Amino acid sequence: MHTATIINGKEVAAQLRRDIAGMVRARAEQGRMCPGLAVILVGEDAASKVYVRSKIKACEEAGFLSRSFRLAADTSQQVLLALIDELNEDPQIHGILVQLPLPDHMHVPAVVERIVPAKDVDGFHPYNLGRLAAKSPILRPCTPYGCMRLLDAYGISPMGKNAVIVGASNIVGRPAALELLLRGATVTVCHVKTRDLQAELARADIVLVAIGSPGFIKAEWLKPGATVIDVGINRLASGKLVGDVDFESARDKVAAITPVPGGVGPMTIACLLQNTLEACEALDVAQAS
Ligand SMILES: Nc1nc2c(c(=O)[nH]1)N[C@@H](CN(C=O)c1ccc(C(=O)N[C@@H](CCC(=O)O)C(=O)O)cc1)CN2
Ligand SMILES: [Mg+2]
Repeated sequence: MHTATIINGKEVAAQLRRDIAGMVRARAEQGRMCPGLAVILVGEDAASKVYVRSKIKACEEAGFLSRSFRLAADTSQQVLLALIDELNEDPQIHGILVQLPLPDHMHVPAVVERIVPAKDVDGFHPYNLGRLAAKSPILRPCTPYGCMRLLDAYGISPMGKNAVIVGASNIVGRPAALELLLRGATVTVCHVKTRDLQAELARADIVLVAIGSPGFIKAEWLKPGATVIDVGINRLASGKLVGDVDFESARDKVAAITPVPGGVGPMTIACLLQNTLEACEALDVAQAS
């Protein structure tokens, strides 16, 4: 029976984090600053708390300075913007991250756009998205960037391939389209208004799914030999975490697939560290000149 290569994001992320820690140690030996990340969490979203804790732990393990800010769910947007203004000016902080989702009374674009682009380690600021769209990325959204690094790690080139993205979110689908286009794929982005998703998937060599619907993508919709990147993280009533793709049936049909957990998720955090290190290096150079 054919069975797919399981793309081990945990392992690839761990190696990237070790490499980053090595670079931070080398910086320290040269008397250069360690990268500093500020993480802001507004409210009590349970999953967000887990992700923020993982990010802070990853910072500590890589030798970064991390500062964490917990704001109550009813904090005004003005207070959040004032905190961002302070961090924008703080020379020890090279990366500022506001964990999403934000409470409903906040306007996400206004918050994201308050972060100076040089410290926007989530890569969500229109300046950084624009740089990616214009083929000269600087800080890139962590999850799509992590997906590309997974493809690289497994020698899977998007060049000339049909890539179909399912889900057009600002965090994943849209920037993933730009990443795949940059790597030479022919890109289709599907979303809730797409008329015939199955027809699009039938010719997809690379499928990247980020919709937040457990097991939505069925094995019979996939092209034999495709590569499947599953960004979905869905917790079932049983407590089990599953992706947006029906993994158990898909693995018998495709060439390679990311598992959930242990696929894309760990890469998001490793790429956040990578971006923070790059932001630190760029700010260092800017200060020296
Ligand atoms: N400001 C941001 N907010 C959000 C982002 C983001 O990149 N920036 N992405 C997601 C959540 N996210 C990081 O914040 C994230 C999600 C999942 C994982 C992860 O490691 N998942 C593990 C499973 C973890 C578990 O047991 O729950 C896996 O897939 O193996 C890391 C980060 C939304 N918000
Ligand atoms: Mg995963």
